[in-house]
Amino acid sequence: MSILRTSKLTHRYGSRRGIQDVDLEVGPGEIFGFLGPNGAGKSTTIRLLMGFLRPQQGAAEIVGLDCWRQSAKVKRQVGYLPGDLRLYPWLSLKSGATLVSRVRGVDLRPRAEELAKRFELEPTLTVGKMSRGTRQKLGLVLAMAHRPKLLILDEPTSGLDPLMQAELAKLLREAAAEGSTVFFSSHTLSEVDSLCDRVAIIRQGSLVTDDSLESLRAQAPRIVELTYDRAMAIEKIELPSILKQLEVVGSTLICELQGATPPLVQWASQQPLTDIRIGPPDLERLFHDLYHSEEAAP
Ligand SMILES: Nc1ncnc2c1ncn2[C@@H]1O[C@H](COP(=O)(O)OP(=O)(O)OP(=O)(O)O)[C@@H](O)[C@H]1O
Repeated sequence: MSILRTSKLTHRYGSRRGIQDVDLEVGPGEIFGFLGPNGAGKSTTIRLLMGFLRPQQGAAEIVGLDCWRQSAKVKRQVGYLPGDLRLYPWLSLKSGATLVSRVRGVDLRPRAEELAKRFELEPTLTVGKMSRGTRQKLGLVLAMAHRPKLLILDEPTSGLDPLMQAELAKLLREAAAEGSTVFFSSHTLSEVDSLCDRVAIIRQGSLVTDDSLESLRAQAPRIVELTYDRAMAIEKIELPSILKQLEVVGSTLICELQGATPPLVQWASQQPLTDIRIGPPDLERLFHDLYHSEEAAP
């Protein structure tokens, strides 16, 4: 059973592109990263999931409920942090926890206080006196306090210092281990790399990939350094199609491996090499290529 599913989800803002034909499926307990450059369509997708926008084509479902037609029921199942968080200036952790307890009909104050301690958030400090990062922490506490089935977080680490980012990652892992599903958007590769099971990348309103981190790592290019015997005329070497030459430094050829390692090892065993170094998968480079690939949607 999927917790979140979209099919051919499409929304345009008049003549401006929003998103088109976005198909996503996220299962229970998954931590799913939704990545893309500025203006790619991450917030539009999230607003459609929350029922703030109506799809012009396609549909979005959360726990089997239609995100537009059954939006009130959907909101009960979800903890949501908007990208452009706006909170009342008089709100504090204490008054916010009382408010959400009333709205949800359950006493959420003990859990909110527990989360606030983890984020080092003062209970009575009001929004008007908070720094941007502190407001973000309050938004996160209010989104997470009811232990929702699904957490939808639009750029949750924005404004958080590295220590608090690490604390949030820990909390999200704990939530997933308890059975919650996490769907969060980000610009940052390092945070999806360390946290997510799966990643979708959106570019110019269309998905360009949706895959497990494990499979993306297997596809990512690696830097290979081949050091030849000095007697070898390095410019005469015929490289296999999986190797793209980047530069020559003395008797070392620096290449990018665009394929699997075993054929490289087989080829290299026939070469007059004095040394070979194969680097780790370069996810950064793969993501860069996916962000900018020419085959992606216009
Ligand atoms: N209210 C709006 N009216 C018109 N166009 C909009 C509106 N909101 C978003 N867009 C356009 O839709 C596209 C997707 O925007 P969206 O905010 O979903 O991107 P994003 O991936 O969340 O970007 P960012 O990382 O900068 O927050 C952009 O071209 C944007 O200009």
